Amino acid sequence: MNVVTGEEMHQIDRYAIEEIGLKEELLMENAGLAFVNCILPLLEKKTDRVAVLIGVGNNGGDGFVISRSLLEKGYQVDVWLIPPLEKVKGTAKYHMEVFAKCGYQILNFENFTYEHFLEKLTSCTYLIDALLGTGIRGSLRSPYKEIIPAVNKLDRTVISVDLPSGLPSSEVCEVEEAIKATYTVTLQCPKLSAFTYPAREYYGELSVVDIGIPRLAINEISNERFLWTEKDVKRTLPVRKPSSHKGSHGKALIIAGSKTMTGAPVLTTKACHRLGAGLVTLAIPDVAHEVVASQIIEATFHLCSSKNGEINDTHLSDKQLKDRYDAIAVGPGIGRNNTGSFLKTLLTDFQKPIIIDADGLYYLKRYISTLRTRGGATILTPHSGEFAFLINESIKTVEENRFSLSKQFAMQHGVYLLLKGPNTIVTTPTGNQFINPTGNSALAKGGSGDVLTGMVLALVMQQQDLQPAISNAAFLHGKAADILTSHGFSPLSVLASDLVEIMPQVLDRF
Ligand SMILES: NC(=O)C1=CN([C@@H]2O[C@H](COP(=O)(O)OP(=O)(O)OC[C@H]3O[C@@H](n4cnc5c(N)ncnc54)[C@H](O)[C@@H]3O)[C@@H](O)[C@H]2O)[C@H](O)CC1
Ligand SMILES: [K+]
Repeated sequence: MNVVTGEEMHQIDRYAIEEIGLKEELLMENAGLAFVNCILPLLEKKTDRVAVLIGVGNNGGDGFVISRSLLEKGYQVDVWLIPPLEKVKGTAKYHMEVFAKCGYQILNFENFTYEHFLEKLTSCTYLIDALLGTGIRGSLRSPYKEIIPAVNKLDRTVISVDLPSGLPSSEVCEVEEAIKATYTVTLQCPKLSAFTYPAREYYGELSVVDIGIPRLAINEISNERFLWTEKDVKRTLPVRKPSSHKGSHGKALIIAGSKTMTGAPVLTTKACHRLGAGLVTLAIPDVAHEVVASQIIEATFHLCSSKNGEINDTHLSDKQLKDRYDAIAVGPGIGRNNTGSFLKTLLTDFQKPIIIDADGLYYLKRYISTLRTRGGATILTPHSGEFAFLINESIKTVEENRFSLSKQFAMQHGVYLLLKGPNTIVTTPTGNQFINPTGNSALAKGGSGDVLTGMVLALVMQQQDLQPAISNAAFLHGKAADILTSHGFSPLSVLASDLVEIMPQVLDRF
């Protein structure tokens, strides 16, 4: 599913209308009817009053179709036109006239006192927000500037059309004022602001409805940002052949752990096994072996001599070691006290996929120039803090520009970048971005990243195409958290090891 900015959506609209020949009146009709179909299950009783708040543009035009459809179905609807009648133009005007010709009444905001308007809204159970859509520019102006905070104060169920009014549709850093929706029904393509914070919080529960814009129009304009959905996972997750053997599912090497970080290698290794890796070898410093090995029975071990309680830098430059594996994950719990020069050797000598996480990313900064010319694929899995360190920016800057910065970095260094966070983004070396919809605050805990690294490693070895492998790992990881929190686990108490334990049930759904 394509994710677009408002500007892209307008171009898509234009393509559908001018190149394909669909009428805007029809798209607006489709939009309004699809919206109503989507919200009908939410409206409990026909006696509950609904107010539709209609703005000056085409978002308001959708509001007229919605109002007509609800009235035809027998709902009690107050239809509020906020701008003066004569300001409504084009297709919105057409649908306003159709509405009026059906014999329905328009309440014009101009003709009421502000207090009377608010009083009438207070008598409604549901408010439908068709004030502003993708056409908003700059800060809110009157009367929207006053109406929007007042609507928020009413504390009603608010359902926004396309996006909460006042919210930009692109990558947003700050929100001045916008409708705080309970639900948002987005038309045709999710808008980018639905995956950035704090904008996401204004959307409430998000649904997407088809309004009949042809795929060609969407692909012609915007084919670089996608939501990775359950359907995509089902379509791309590897299926095990009955004739397969352990060698068919990849031989993994995990380089992880140190004397003081013995949990990370356990989590990464177990997660890798749970996602179907054929064989896993864990390279750890000898000082951590006893503790780690007592918790893992499925893996083999490669013991590295240690220095400062961590893997001895020089120990992993053995070429034979690297030739033996299909993919390597390096980083969870390795510490930062040595030079990390083994990473440089791996990057130059190993010609297959390498996943770099956690402290591996810390060392990577020293060797970042080697990425562009690497023989095999490189997959980096930073959270905002690690990414900020890699690109010499503040965490705030990263969090405000997640899409643009990760795209820039992935293309510049020719890597797959999995930027963790709410709505993890997977960016390919060519700059395509895939947004993960699963996961919740239960994942904001030490160890959950170590689990994800093991999952990425396992899937990367089992799928030719790396992007689906990486996105599937992120999806299943988030899904594990979602399943736990919807089955009695508080987000506070989910452990990283719970994610590993629940994985058989997660996979059972696919
Ligand atoms: N393909 C589709 O998705 C379709 C979407 N539709 C709906 O159309 C809107 C976009 O319509 P548009 O007319 O371009 O924009 P708005 O409705 O958001 O109104 C813009 C209008 O508002 C005024 N304005 C702009 N900025 C501000 C501001 N900061 N403060 C106050 N007022 C502002 C100005 O007058 C602008 O002209 C989309 O979201 C969908 O809901 C169609 O139904 C067709 C298919
Ligand atoms: K809206």
